[in-house]
Amino acid sequence: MAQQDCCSQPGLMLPAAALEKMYGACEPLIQVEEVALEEAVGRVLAQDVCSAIDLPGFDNSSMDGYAVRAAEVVQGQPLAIAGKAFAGLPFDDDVPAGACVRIMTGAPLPPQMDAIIMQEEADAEGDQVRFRVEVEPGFFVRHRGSELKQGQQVLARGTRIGAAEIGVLATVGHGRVQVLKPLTVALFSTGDELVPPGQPLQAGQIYDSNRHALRTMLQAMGAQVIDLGVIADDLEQVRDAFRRADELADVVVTSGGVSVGEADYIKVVLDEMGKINFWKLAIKPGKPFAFGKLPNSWFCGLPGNPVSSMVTCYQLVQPFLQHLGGEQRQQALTLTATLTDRIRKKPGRQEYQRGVLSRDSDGQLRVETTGAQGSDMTTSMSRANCFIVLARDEGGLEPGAQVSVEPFNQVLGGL
Ligand SMILES: Nc1nc2c(c(=O)[nH]1)N[C@H]1C(S)=C(S)[C@@H](COP(=O)(O)OP(=O)(O)OC[C@H]3O[C@@H](n4cnc5c(N)ncnc54)[C@H](O)[C@@H]3O)O[C@H]1N2
Ligand code: MOO
Repeated sequence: MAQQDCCSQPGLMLPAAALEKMYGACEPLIQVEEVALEEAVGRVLAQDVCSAIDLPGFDNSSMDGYAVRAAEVVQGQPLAIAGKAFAGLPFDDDVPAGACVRIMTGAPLPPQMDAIIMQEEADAEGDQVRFRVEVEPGFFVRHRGSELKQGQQVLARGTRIGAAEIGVLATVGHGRVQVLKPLTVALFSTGDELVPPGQPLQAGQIYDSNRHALRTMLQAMGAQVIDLGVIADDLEQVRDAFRRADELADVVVTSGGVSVGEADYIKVVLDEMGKINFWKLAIKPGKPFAFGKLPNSWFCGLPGNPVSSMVTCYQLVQPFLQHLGGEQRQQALTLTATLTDRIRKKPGRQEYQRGVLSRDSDGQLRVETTGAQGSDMTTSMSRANCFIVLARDEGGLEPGAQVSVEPFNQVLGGL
């Protein structure tokens, strides 16, 4: 039997079970507002969106060329050119038998015409054209309603609006859109040793990196972040910070002070002010993650170790915010890849080791760790493009093992 992880504790929940608890604890906070399309990117749809029009709205050409009656086309035989059709400038006249219409991409198909011949297959001379091919009805015609019919749903409530969704909304003619109001998240770091980046360090001090990384991750989720700065390891100051945060925000996120040290006041204040749902998970890094309820808000207490705070933000806080904010969450994509280096692990906690996923010369997925996996090593996150997810009961692994890999999402600058 492999030696157990020093920090594992029997009975601790896995991240998936913790998330179920977090989802089950709260109903989504749904508040709707309407914004112009220009302001909708990054927001979450509050409505199902149906198309008020067929798409395409009319039969049209997908090529520059000639609109013809397919049955009239004989290779090498001339057809008269009856006129020209442009996108936005249709040719609506009757086309005499034995004639065709010069047509541009996107132009409505003239009446009685049923196919398009690309101009590369045509030889025009004066007001006549000969074709080097024969065609069947429908060639290069985009038919009305072939993408979708009027009334059909194009986007679902809860969808985060990115460039593709903006394109769809514009395509179906929405100049304004109903979106969910963003969640407000209050954020602070705790620790006497923390100094804002840009200032000189005294002995024993370190820079407060977590607040900056976490603020970035939360903002990238669309949350409105209220940054309350660094709070000293002092019971009264931690208390005051919690009071302010709880007044201002839907969710309070803290960094540090959640383990068992003598200056870890978060638990003391949470016991006074609120209710702890759970504290500590079978996860590495991030074991001391805490979740609970304050009088007006939800509380996520992240461990102070920088990688632990980012991993728990990614795996727990971000999905929780999506649930609370009414956003549809896509299941994280997991892939199987061949491990190319050795992994050290003891059974006891589900681990999220940082990895670099790539393809070998045969196109097979392979992954290597970013090297040492200390919870304090922020560069292990910046050098990675994925998590290597290792099950709780698993031990170390040798090169060649098949491992489960979770590519980073866009919030972490994913693949
Ligand atoms: N006796 C035990 N000690 C520890 C345990 C344990 O179970 N028993 N758990 C360890 C684990 S796992 C973690 S993770 C950390 C979490 O501790 P805290 O959340 O209480 O965090 P701190 O003690 O405040 O700090 C830990 C570490 O991270 C640095 N830090 C803190 N805040 C920041 C920040 N904003 N930016 C950059 N770095 C930060 C801090 O200086 C410490 O080095 O506890 C273990 N200990
Ligand atoms: O879980 Mo701690 O997060 O190992 O460093």
